Amino acid sequence: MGGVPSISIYVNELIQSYDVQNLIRVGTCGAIQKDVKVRDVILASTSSTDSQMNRMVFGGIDYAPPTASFHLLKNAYDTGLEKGLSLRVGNVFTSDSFYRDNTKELLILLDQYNILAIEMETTALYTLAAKFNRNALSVLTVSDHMITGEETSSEDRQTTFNDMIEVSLEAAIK
Ligand SMILES: O=P(O)(O)O[C@H]1O[C@H](CO)[C@@H](O)[C@H]1O
Ligand SMILES: O=c1cc[nH]c(=O)[nH]1
Repeated sequence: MGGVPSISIYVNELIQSYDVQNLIRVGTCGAIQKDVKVRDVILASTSSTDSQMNRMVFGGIDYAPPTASFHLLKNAYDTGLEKGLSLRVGNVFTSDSFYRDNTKELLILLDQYNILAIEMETTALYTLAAKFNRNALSVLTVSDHMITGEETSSEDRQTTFNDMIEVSLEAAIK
């Protein structure tokens, strides 16, 4: 999608111009934990980050952790189970960098602290949803594995990524 600055514009405008109540991000992520597989669907219950956004907003306070709406999370979880998806719920890491020099060291740290996967937007979505008292959820399909190097093919992306879209739409209307 384009990272924290980009999603922050979308979320601010969806809320302030269109009064959107439920914001669900569907996107991809790179798995970190060994038992998270490509094509798994991750429901981000919470998000850690290296983005400066929350530091700018909260100064010295660690506003943590930005969290999903329980209602949307539960609906998405129930729907995903009904559809037989391989679902994971947990902490994701929202990074400001896709390419970085210290990837190896970062992955060891994130793995040790049970972070499931890396992506680039969830923290901003959850923090803004909290600010405006809206419901938010990130639903992420694992497109590649940061440790094993396994990747989804373009056919995979077209077919399996539909599952997370269906889960998200049903979670919003349940
Ligand atoms: O699948 P999308 O939504 O684009 O999200 C992921 O893919 C992008 C990186 O290629 C980042 O924005 C990351 O969060
Ligand atoms: O490895 C990945 C895959 C998707 N999105 C990311 O930010 N990283």
